[in-house]
Amino acid sequence: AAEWGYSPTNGPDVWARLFPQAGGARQSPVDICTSIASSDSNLEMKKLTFAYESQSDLRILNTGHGWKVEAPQSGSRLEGGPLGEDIYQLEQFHCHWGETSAEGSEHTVDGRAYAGELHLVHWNTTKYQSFAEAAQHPDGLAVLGVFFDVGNESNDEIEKIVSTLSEIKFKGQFTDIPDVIDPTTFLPSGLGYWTYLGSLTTPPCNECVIWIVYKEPITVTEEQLVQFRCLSACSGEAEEFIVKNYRPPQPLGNRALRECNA
Ligand SMILES: COc1ccc(N2C[C@H](O)c3cc(S(N)(=O)=O)sc3S2(=O)=O)cc1
Ligand SMILES: [Zn+2]
Repeated sequence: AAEWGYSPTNGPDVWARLFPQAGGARQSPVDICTSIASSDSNLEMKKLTFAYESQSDLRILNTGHGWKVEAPQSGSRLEGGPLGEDIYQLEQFHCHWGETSAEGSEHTVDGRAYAGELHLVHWNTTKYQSFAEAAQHPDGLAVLGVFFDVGNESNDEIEKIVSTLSEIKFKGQFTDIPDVIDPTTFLPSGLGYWTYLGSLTTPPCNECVIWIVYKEPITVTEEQLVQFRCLSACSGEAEEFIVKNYRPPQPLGNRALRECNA
């Protein structure tokens, strides 16, 4: 099948031809219209809690659509908030960016895009036996989204990712990150978030994600984003840089958008 991507001929506007779920009614990302977000009291009651381990030698790979760090963490736990009684476990994290820092995030806030967006992907280990199985169910995955703002201080944890990118320039290449990575450091200090039911933002666009998008961005530098854009979408010689890999907002439809000001 023709490879999907982000160009006019294989991008978000034509995904539904190859991946029917992409045309569904609970697709992601969405524009977060802050005026319709409802602060839901029982979200405040059940605090969203997370516990991650620090890991070294995590594998980072060039997927052809960006970089992805495989971080299966049996010891990690994400629970509470919109996740009911189930426990979700970290599986991987990756991010989305744009050609310039004026764009790049997948979710937007009142029409405003950020320079990028980090996704920490978790799966429901209470109900399902594997990640692949979880991805077939409406409550199978939980993804934490964190916006990137461009500033002067480089993000030390992101720098650990950036420092490996020269080794995975081409699609299919992977390497181990020597540094110790603690996923907690990717999260902003303010833990207020929006949450809604959505999907994977790339094909196959399974409608299996409980989205939790933090309100407060973290800061990265322009140089760090420039390094992301040096990854190649191809597996060799030809150079087609991954300069943008974000899907534009999809209709919220009649989905509830809830907020929690932790
Ligand atoms: C067939 O089931 C599948 C289930 C999951 C996946 N994945 C690859 C996707 O690119 C993808 C996109 C994610 S995002 N941008 O956080 O919404 S998370 C994720 S994935 O690693 O889970 C592939 C097939
Ligand atoms: Zn993503």
